[in-house]
Amino acid sequence: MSLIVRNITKVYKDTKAVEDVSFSLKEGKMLGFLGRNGAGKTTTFRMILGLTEMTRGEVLFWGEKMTNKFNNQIGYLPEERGLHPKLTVSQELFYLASLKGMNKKEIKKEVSYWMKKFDIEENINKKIESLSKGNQQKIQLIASLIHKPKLLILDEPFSGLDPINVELLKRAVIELNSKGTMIIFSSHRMDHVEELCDDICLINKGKLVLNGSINDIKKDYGYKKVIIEGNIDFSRLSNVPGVSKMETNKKQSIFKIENYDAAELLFNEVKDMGFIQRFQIVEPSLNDIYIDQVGEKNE
Ligand SMILES: Nc1ncnc2c1ncn2[C@@H]1O[C@H](COP(=O)(O)OP(=O)(O)OP(=O)(O)O)[C@@H](O)[C@H]1O
Repeated sequence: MSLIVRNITKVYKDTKAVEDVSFSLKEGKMLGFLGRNGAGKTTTFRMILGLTEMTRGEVLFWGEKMTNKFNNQIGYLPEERGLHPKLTVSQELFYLASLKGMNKKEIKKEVSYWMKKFDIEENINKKIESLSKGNQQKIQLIASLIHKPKLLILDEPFSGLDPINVELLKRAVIELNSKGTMIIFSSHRMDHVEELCDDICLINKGKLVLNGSINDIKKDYGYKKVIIEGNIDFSRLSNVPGVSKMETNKKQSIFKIENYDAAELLFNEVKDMGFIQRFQIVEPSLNDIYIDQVGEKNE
């Protein structure tokens, strides 16, 4: 494993912000780090990066204890954006990239590559404060990845962006990942996580509640869903043993089933009810699992 996080814990005076969180990540993998507001995501990131001192635990980077000697191999897009408003884009990026050990020639090449890729070339000599929020976010993302880090941590990278820009940034993240960069990113958008990530960590009140590959988690989760479509009132189906109602909208009824026996019982009931357009067994979505694990009932 290229990144190993073992039992990291942060206790503030009267708050256990993060407790015994462990996970690992291989080169070229992308990990979604999920949890509600205040769950401990940012604190975990900051401990991995050495910006917040751990109460206990350890972080190994390619087998070595993580220290600031790996600074140039790590990129971080913090949730709190922090660019210098009075600098121009060019000045800001040259400054931040030089802190990551890059020389002027490399910086020039990479700045021009990423400014073009993010469709903001015309802003190169503008002051940061004059850019829109979305464009400032693009600049900060460039600053976090310009040195081709081996590990990139992105805290809510797509928040506040319009759908076109989300796609643009997603493509950049995918490109970097395919070239070997390990990426950890937090997002409240489960569809983004499902689309981009191999693995997830889900934390709740500082504790890890799920960790593993998204495919395995979904496959092995305690229930499946059945989607039924047809012009019939299906509400009585929730009386079938092993079946409970999840949601009904104009188009479809969705039921939770405990196992395939329940699906068979359900199907036998449905086929006598009239014409249906759809009867499909699907795995729970990441959003279903998230709500199940950290929703209200866990308060
Ligand atoms: N410097 C600090 N002093 C005391 N408590 C802190 C400090 N930093 C964070 N906390 C507490 O630790 C917990 C975890 O906070 P953290 O910022 O890591 O959550 P988060 O998952 O990143 O939340 P969000 O999604 O809202 O950004 C919270 O209860 C927070 O109030």
